[in-house]
Amino acid sequence: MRPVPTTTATAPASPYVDLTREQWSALRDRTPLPLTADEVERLRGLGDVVDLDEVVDVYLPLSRLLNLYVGAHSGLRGALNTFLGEGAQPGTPFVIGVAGSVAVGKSTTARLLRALLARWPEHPRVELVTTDGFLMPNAELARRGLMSRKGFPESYDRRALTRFVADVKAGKPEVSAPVYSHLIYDIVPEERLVVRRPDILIVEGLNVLQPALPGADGRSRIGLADYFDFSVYVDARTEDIEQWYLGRFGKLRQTAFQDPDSYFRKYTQVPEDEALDYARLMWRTVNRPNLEQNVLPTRGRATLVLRKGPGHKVQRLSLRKL
Ligand SMILES: Nc1ncnc2c1ncn2[C@@H]1O[C@H](COP(=O)(O)OP(=O)(O)O)[C@@H](O)[C@H]1O
Ligand SMILES: CC(C)(COP(=O)(O)O)[C@@H](O)C(=O)NCCC(=O)O
Repeated sequence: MRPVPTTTATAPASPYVDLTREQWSALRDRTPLPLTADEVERLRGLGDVVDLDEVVDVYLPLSRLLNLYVGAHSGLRGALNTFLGEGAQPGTPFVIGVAGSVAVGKSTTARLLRALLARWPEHPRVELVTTDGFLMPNAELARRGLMSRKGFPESYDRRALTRFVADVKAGKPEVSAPVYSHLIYDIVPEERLVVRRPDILIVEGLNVLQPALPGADGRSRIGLADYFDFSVYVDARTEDIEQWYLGRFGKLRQTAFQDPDSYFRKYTQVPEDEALDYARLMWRTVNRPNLEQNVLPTRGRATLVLRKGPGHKVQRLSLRKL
């Protein structure tokens, strides 16, 4: 006789609905704002190499989904105001986090979303902030022995980043953020990015889905992700991301690194192999460990996971439904 199991080993229901690219792109028929020829040109003008099929199949349905979420968010806000007896109040910005590894394509996704979301008449004012502005300046990183930990959670001023997003969310008329330059590989002194009551704020960075550190008293604190109304994790195989990282390094070596002010100019003066060896070292010792230890563990917190295959083509999507 077979033993009777004492516990039922059923897995908990997944909080996500999983869709193939085909299933997802079929939803674009419900997107009432098709792209005009002018807009296609403008998207190309962003300077990102994104296939138009990718925009139509993946990002148009996403912009429609977000448009619906923004509408629902403002309805909820109205309900809260009614409950609190506060009457009609100005809306608060809808905040979207975009997370994922170095070189997975976060910036491209975030820039595309900004352009597509701004086309909707309900929310034309879309601002984009990248978390690198909240990295500590190189001098401070060096003082703390963190120069080879750029991008790890401890290399950021996390309190300032959370305060920035909290202030925008609270509807402050003007909030500013420091600015990072990839050219000088450091924070730009005296420069600030000013955000003035946008309809939507996109916050893009490696660690945006990290939970908050507990306070000194051991109690949990409100973290950055607590201010997100929606979040996207851009996902891909680690081996593919490494190739994109090396490919981008190679391309930058031919372009931006040539600038006399570039921190990486020295890699234009050595043979390509030697430059790529350096990029491989950076990947192996900084960006991959950060992906494995800090970034990937936050994937399950995202509202939407975009899973890319070779060539940056999104193949599968997981959308949180519970
Ligand atoms: N959808 C896409 N299609 C084609 N190439 C892309 C796409 N997204 C990103 N890339 C390329 O991949 C590299 C990394 O993208 P980027 O947006 O800079 O990544 P991240 O901001 O995550 O570091 C860049 O060379 C970029 O041009
Ligand atoms: C600036 C970054 C930490 C990304 O920051 P993010 O905008 O995601 O906060 C990253 O692009 C970087 O420069 N990493 C250091 C290692 C390297 O040079 O690849």
